Amino acid sequence: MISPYSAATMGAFLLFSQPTRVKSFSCTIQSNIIAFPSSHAAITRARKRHVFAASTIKDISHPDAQKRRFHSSKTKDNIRPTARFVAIAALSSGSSKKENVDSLAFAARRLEQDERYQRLEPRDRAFARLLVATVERRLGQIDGVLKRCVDKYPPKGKHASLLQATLRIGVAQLLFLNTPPFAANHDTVQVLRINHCLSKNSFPVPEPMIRFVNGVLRKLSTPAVSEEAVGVGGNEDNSKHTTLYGHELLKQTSPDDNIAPWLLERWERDWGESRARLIREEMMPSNNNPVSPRIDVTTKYSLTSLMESSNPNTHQNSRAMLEKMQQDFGDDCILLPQGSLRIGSSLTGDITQWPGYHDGTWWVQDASSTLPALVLTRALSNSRDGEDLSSLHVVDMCAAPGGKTSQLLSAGFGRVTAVEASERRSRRLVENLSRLNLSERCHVIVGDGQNYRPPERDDQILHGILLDVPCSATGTGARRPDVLRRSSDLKELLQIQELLANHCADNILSEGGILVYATCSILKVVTSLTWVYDLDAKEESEDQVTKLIARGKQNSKHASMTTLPIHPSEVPGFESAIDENGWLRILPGVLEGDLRSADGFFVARLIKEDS
Ligand SMILES: C[S@@+](CC[C@H](N)C(=O)[O-])C[C@H]1O[C@@H](n2cnc3c(N)ncnc32)[C@H](O)[C@@H]1O
Repeated sequence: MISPYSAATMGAFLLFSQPTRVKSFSCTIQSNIIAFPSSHAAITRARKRHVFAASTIKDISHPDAQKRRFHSSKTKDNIRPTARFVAIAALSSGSSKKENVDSLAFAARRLEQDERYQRLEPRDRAFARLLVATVERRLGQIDGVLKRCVDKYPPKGKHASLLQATLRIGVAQLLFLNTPPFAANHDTVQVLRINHCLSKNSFPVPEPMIRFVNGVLRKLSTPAVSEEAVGVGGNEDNSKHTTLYGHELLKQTSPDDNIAPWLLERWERDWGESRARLIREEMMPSNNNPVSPRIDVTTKYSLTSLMESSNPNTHQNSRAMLEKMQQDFGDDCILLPQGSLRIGSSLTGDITQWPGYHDGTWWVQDASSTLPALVLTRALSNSRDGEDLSSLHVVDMCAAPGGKTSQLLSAGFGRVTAVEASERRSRRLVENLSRLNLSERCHVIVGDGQNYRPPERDDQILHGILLDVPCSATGTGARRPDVLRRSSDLKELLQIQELLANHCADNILSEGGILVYATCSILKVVTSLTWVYDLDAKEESEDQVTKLIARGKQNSKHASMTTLPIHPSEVPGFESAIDENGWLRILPGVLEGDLRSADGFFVARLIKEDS
């Protein structure tokens, strides 16, 4: 049954959208395609028509009636931002005509920084986050549906980014979040009416444009006639109309549409068809699977609980503390084999309200991301026969936001120098260390790692370097869908990676010291990994390490680096990810059990030989 409300609104919509009435404009259904209002004249014509349409539908509870009530009953001062408003603001404020897609990468950050978002109730904040995350994750499919429904999508002109964000948020609700169509349409379109009251320097959105967005969302939420719904002889059974027209369009898209084609090709080429499929499924779940809620945290006890300590009490205490935290986080919190805690679905919302946040006992860090600090600590601990690490100095190169620095400090290193190029990110690093009460033994240096040298007066040995280079981050796509849309040009990153690796090996690390090179990339070069001396680094991980080792063999002026293979007992749960070189190569979706969803990562551990 179609409700009286939808019958009335559909009636008004169809009335408004008769193709014969206005040709150049818009909001017309032309073989299921809705056109965007373009010229000023068209808008003026449509305004006139709007008066006609609005008066015709006056008595039938059309949202316009509600809009008029809204305008008469509310003054500018008592209009409050809604979850949908802040989500649309976050998605539209960064978009430029050229960089519509890339700008979405920062939408979640813009949302968190928006004080109108901060003022929302926790439930509304959670909904706003879900809306932004769904658009970010399903962008390719959402735009695919809109392109099939709207002529000349994306919209152009002064309000283009606002209209586009509104359409995307509407489609996300209708097709991925199962929001009832009334709320998805009406409450989303309402944002266009209040936008100028809540946003600085913005003008009212012309009514025809609002009606255009309304028309598109209404069209997508029209019940579709599915095959089963049409009985023998073509008789329709209305009670079986469960899918929307938008769902029919969604079926013409694929979860792969949210991933850049070059990446899909590369995964298949680098890892073969079956592993590429597992990666894709992990990165981009099926249509009816909302945004993955997986969050792993590392605690101050995670790493020490795995270390063979000479003091059995320390070991037991760490283990006991971990188990206590597991209880605090709820029954569905899992202790992962390498010591991370995976938060269950019972703990949601603002993480600053979770148990232990303000005590500084834990930080968010993916399980895979804990491994570089773990294998560095293991190697240095083993070389000292398990004695404590308080006399050792290590450098965390490329340190912010500080997950690995915090691990190294928790492990008990006497001195940790954290080097970070970005001022903004290093402020976050300092804040994080301070919340975790770990600042004391840490020296934070803001600057390019290529210029860092331990102070000359410092005659101490530098025992280890953790080099977590900036990279394509393609292994983190399950949590950061923006990386799945990035460009294939990695030239600059490759250069920085190589320069930093060479500088660490040649100029900073002491002989006998350990260098751990890590990336969260899942790109690899296909050529064989034999020692080819004139190899150019074409990729971020295996290839860079191969080259670093090769240059030392080729020229005695360069540091001579050798692999210190990672042993299965050092990385519980990740044993099968150790490759033939003794390096860790983690691919999302490929490991068994709970670690199946761990981020993609690469970790190689090298030792600097005496010259
Ligand atoms: C992969 S992130 C590091 C994540 C960090 N290790 C952690 O676990 O929290 C790479 C970092 O390197 C920084 N970076 C980029 N180029 C750099 C350079 N030349 N020197 C030092 N840091 C750099 C980036 O700003 C970014 O914060």
